[in-house]
Amino acid sequence: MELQLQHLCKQYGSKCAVDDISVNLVPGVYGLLGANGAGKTTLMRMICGILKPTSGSIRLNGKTMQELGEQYYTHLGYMPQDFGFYPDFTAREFMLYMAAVKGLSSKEARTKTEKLLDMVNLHDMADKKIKSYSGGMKQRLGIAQTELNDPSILILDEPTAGLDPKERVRFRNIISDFAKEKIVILSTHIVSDVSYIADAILMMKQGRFLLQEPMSTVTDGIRGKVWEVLVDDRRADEYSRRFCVVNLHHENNKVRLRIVNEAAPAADAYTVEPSLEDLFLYHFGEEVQNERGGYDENAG
Ligand SMILES: Nc1ncnc2c1ncn2[C@@H]1O[C@H](COP(=O)(O)OP(=O)(O)OP(=O)(O)O)[C@@H](O)[C@H]1O
Repeated sequence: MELQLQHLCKQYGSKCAVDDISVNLVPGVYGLLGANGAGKTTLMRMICGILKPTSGSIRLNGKTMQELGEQYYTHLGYMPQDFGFYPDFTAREFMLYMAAVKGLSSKEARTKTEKLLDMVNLHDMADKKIKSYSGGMKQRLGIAQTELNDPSILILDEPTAGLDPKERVRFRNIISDFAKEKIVILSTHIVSDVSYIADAILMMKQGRFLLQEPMSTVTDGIRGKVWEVLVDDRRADEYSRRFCVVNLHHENNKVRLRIVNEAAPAADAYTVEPSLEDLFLYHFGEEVQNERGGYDENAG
């Protein structure tokens, strides 16, 4: 199976939200990373056929979405950012309803509903109204409904946003279970969510792919640019203003800083093995730091 995006663009008035994206996707989990407004949701909505591209094409196994028509949608499972649950439905009613929307027979709907509620560990709560569910339970129900039609392409837009760490781990495991032999695209701001389960990383900035890399080699480009240095409080403050500090750890009276920078931030700094989070901050540090109060980009 192959999903090909070819020169995909989406223009909102004068704003180019997705700008000439091309990629061939084969089964595997793709982590779609980017800062706010990078174009992730727009890209996913085009793949799901909710938004029409301004130009470019989407092909599944060589055939365009238009050629495949309704058949294209039978391959898709989609969990949008703000899933519209019906608060007065129970989980079981909701699953049966979604199964009917997706055109399953009532026998198939019942069998699948029970199996999937079991898989996402909601079986005991299946007759409780959704309005009584926690955020994590709703997200588990959201991913369960994507599986009703056995999709071969699974699109998950920020599925772990707002979940506590325990629920995030649980949710990640569910995604791994569901991901077998599928093309899974998972967008998130939470780098650790994809570092555990993604086979490849697609990093987006201002509508374009900065990087498309297998997980095994994704950080190679910043090798030699991630540093640690042990400093006193005064230098720690100064370095936090001047550099992109990824981590800060107090050790006795000193502070160990982890810094992403082209050159050594100090003579006594030493390089360390880069992580996906370092890579994310290497590309988006400026935006993240601006949200936090900023570092002086020109000072380093
Ligand atoms: N309907 C629209 N009309 C005009 N501009 C839009 C519309 N939808 C999105 N945009 C703009 O397009 C750009 C990409 O938005 P998009 O929601 O795809 O980004 P994103 O990476 O998913 O961001 P987030 O992580 O915040 O959801 C942003 O600048 C956004 O303001």
